[in-house]
Parts: sequence; C-alpha cells; structure tokens
Amino acid sequence: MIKLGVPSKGRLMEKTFDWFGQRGVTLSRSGAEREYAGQVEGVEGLELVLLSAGEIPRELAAGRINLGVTGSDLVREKLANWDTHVSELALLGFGHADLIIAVPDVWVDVETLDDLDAVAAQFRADHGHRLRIATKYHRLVREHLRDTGVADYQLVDSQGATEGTVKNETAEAVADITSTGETLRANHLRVLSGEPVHRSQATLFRSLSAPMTKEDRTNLAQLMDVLGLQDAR
Ligand SMILES: Nc1ncnc2c1ncn2[C@@H]1O[C@H](COP(=O)(O)OP(=O)(O)OP(=O)(O)O)[C@@H](O)[C@H]1O
Ligand SMILES: O=P(O)(O)OC[C@H]1O[C@H](OP(=O)(O)OP(=O)(O)O)[C@H](O)[C@@H]1O
Repeated sequence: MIKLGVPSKGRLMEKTFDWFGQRGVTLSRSGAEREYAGQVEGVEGLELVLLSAGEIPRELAAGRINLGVTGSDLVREKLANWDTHVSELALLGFGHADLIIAVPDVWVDVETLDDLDAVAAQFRADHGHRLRIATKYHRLVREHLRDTGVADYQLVDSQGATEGTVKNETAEAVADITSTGETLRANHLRVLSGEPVHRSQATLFRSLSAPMTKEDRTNLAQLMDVLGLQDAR
C-alpha cells in the first residue's frame, strides 16, 4: 500500500480532504471522532494515515509514509537539506501563512533587517547580552539572518504563544507564522519590511526514500493521473 500522511485535525485536515475530494479521491476519518484512523475511496492501493502536521516531515524523511500533506514551512524547518528527502508534487493553494520577523511597535527606528542589525549591535553594548528573538523556526530563521547579514542576536525557543514573549520580557523580537496579522497587532508587534523568511502553504510531498513495490508504483502512477499531477523526479 502507498501511505498518505494527512494532518489529523483542524483546517489543514478538512481542506486536504476537500482538495482530494474535488479530484475524485474521497478521504475520511473512520470510526469514532477521536480515533485517528482513515479511509480512502476512489483509488486502489492508497492508505490514509492521520498524523500531527509537525510529524509529517520526519515520517516522509524516514520513509514510513510515501506521500504527505503539510505546510511547506514545516518541511523546511524540520529537515536539513529538505529537498534531498522529499519532492514537492503540488502546492495545494490553502494554509497560506508567512514566517516573519516582528519587533515592538514602539521601536520606531527599526523598519528593516538592516535596522535590526544596527540596534542589535547597540543592544549588546547596552545590555551585555545579545538581542533575543523568540521562535520555533530555528533553522529557517538562522539561515535567513545569516543570508541577510544579521549576526548579533540569539534565538530563544518558543513552542507557542510566541507573540507573548516580548511582553513577558523573555525576548525583544519574534519570528513566527502570521496569516491575518491579528495576533501580532494584539501584542503590539510590527512586521519588518521586505520579503518574509518563508511564504508557506499546504503542499503535497513525496518521500524520496520510502520503499515501494511494483504494485505500489503502478498505483502511484494511477493516483498521479487521477490527481492530474506529474512527478519531476
Ligand atoms: N494562523 C495560521 N494561519 C494559517 N496557517 C497557519 C497558521 N498557523 C499555523 N499555520 C500553518 O499550519 C501548519 C501547522 O501548524 P502547527 O504545527 O502549528 O499545527 P498544529 O495544528 O499545532 O499541529 P500539531 O500540533 O498537531 O503538529 C503550519 O504549516 C503552519 O504554517
Ligand atoms: O496572523 P494570525 O491570523 O493572527 O495567526 C497567527 C497565529 O497563528 C499561529 O498560532 P496557532 O494558533 O497555531 O498557535 P501556536 O501559538 O501554538 O503556534 C501562529 O503561531 C500565530 O500565533
């Protein structure tokens, strides 16, 4: 069987079900509401596996699932050299969110990353420690700041409610996902101008390492046909 990993709850799950359903592949949660088992109708040889969105990158890289839907941000964050582990089969057109860097509203002189770099050096001189940026996206933020030449900072880990860290004085800035911008506004934070660290959306990935039988290959080719997709790799 080809294993397809899909987020087990929330909007990502529902919109993924809709996306496949519109293409003639019916995915559903089977059994009791809280049971994480799935059902597939409309194609042969496909098994639905319901997983946490955050675990899907690792399962793809380990080859325990053949296909997986999750945010493009999570694959890039969780997998070093992500494109050696998975290929992108389709951008699904939902789950849009930008990974951004934001500073307190009151930092009126800080509009760009260059400005942040300038205050970071001054901050270290004044406070004796580096400016703290709270995030759960360590890899993506580190790479982005390296590429843009910002050096005098430290990342502090925040696995949730990241926008609260500035008020709580555990960080001076944040790097987090935003869609409507409401959480940032409510916490008196402002996004730096310029390109976001990453523009994320829900994406269908294929594992480059998951084992497949001859029958799996035939079934995958049929699924790709039904979905109207082509695999570049
Ligand atoms: N406010 C938002 N609007 C749109 N997409 C979002 C938003 N917040 C997070 N996302 C996206 O949803 C995906 C899943 O995010 P996250 O890891 O927070 O999921 P979760 O629901 O907490 O899942 P789990 O805890 O089960 O892993 C990510 O790709 C992220 O970019
Ligand atoms: O721009 P907005 O529409 O306000 O959305 C942004 C918020 O959504 C996400 O949080 P989520 O609800 O996933 O919870 P989290 O704090 O656990 O990440 C993200 O971390 C932001 O906090």
